[in-house]
Amino acid sequence: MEPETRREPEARDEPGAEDDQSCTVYGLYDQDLTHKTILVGDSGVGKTSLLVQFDQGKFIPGSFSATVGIGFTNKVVTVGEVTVKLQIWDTAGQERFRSVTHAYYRDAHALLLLYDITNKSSFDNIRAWLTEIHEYAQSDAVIMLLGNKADMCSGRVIKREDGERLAREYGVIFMETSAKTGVNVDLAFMTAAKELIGRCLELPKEPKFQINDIIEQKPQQSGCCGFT
Ligand SMILES: Nc1nc2c(ncn2[C@@H]2O[C@H](COP(=O)(O)OP(=O)(O)OP(=O)(O)O)[C@@H](O)[C@H]2O)c(=O)[nH]1
Ligand SMILES: [Mg+2]
Repeated sequence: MEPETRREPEARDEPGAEDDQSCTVYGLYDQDLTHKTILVGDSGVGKTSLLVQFDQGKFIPGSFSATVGIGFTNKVVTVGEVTVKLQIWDTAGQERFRSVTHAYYRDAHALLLLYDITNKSSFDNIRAWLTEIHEYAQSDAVIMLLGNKADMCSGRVIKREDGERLAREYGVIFMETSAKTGVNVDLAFMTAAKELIGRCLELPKEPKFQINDIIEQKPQQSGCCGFT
């Protein structure tokens, strides 16, 4: 079989690009490069819903069906001129599956850690989740803290500032999301992808994605919670 030929990207010739042995710089331009992102957090915080919203642009209301074990979805995204295949692993939040999911942490380039803004214990458990992440994941993995269900204004028990403070303490990226309305869902995954690419290629990081860009595309159904 003929080997597949690909056009050499110009950015390969950027000074210093080939010096960075820690990144698969050449591979970043290959469609088949896979960045592994893993979703973690307590059961019921909305990991599966977030992934469905990102992948299919929809929210399936109704009774909660807990994930069993682990599953994955592939999604090709473009960040600037770079196309990357994200392999997104959706883990089960239930305690009994923890030993199974730990095995996947070490291969993850990015970890999206969710809590539910209406569920205090899911937020209180974030420190334990971060301890597990630091124990099992690679030290250079991108970590994002996401306060999900931001559409549930009346049920909110975790202030946005509390999430921001915790994220600052651990030096991780923070945002609030809603798998229901779609607010900041694309932004969360794209920020992780952009961070990964930026680390390897040192792409100009400005202009950053603006939270308001996404909010404008997918306006909230109710302007509440001070979630802007
Ligand atoms: N209002 C609202 N409900 C949500 C949101 N995200 C998830 N839900 C609901 O919360 C429940 C749990 O969502 P899942 O996505 O299944 O939670 P999970 O984190 O995957 O749970 P496990 O698979 O057990 O770990 C479901 O009933 C969802 O419909 C959200 O952003 N807003
Ligand atoms: Mg699930």
